Amino acid sequence: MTISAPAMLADQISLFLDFDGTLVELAERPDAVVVTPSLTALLMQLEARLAGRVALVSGRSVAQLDQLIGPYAQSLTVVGSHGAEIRMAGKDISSGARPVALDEAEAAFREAFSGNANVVIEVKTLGVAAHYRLDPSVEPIAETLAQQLAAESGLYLQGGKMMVELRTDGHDKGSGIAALMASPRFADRRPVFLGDDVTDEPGFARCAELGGYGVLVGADRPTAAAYRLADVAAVHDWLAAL
Ligand SMILES: O=P(O)(O)OC[C@H]1O[C@H](O[C@H]2O[C@H](CO)[C@@H](O)[C@H](O)[C@H]2O)[C@H](O)[C@@H](O)[C@@H]1O
Repeated sequence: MTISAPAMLADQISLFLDFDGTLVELAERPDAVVVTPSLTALLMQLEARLAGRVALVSGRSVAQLDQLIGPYAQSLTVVGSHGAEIRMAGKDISSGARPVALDEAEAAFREAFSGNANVVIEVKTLGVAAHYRLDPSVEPIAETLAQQLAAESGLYLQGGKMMVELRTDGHDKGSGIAALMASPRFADRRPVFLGDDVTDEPGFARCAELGGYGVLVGADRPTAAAYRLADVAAVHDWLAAL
């Protein structure tokens, strides 16, 4: 794999951007990430440069991204909840109601980790996650419990970085990107998706199928991405060069 993404003419691409670990540095807790004014300014410039063909594609819910990014987020195109939610031009599309099984999974996580303040339970619109970045020793317990809950409930077990998540099934970042590429705003360009996590792989694969490519952010690993950028700073530099 080539380290570094090719210099692309902005006119030729539709741009899809993962959030955590791609646009913002990872933090110890989900609510501790920082969206700097310079990142907001960069996103605004990109939207103008690409005539609106820019979207965030995140495992977070649209509501979480709104809270972290602030008022500017309302004008952004956002794919949230691993492809289950889409907001474009202020219009929200969500693929279904929150199943009761997510509340039961939340209760099971809380019971299992009630004595451990270093495990963060993150409740999302269409998912629930247990984060163990502050206490990696609980990873085997969290994995086993999540597998059990997924088997019992039919919820999808989503892997991630120092976390396990139960979420609704039937969608992923690839389906979210494909839905946007079918819209007049994004169609007829090469889709390019920048992401760092295993949750981004379906997005990389779908971009390749649609004539574009993925850009893996971080250390090399088996991936469907064709290119790689070293870290968040390299992503910002590449985006600024567009
Ligand atoms: O698809 P993304 O936008 O990359 O979101 C993936 C998950 O990101 C968040 O968790 C990760 O970032 C946290 C903050 O830096 C970090 O503490 C955690 O260890 C990471 O897994 C978010 O909290 C999840 O909901 C997203 O699914």
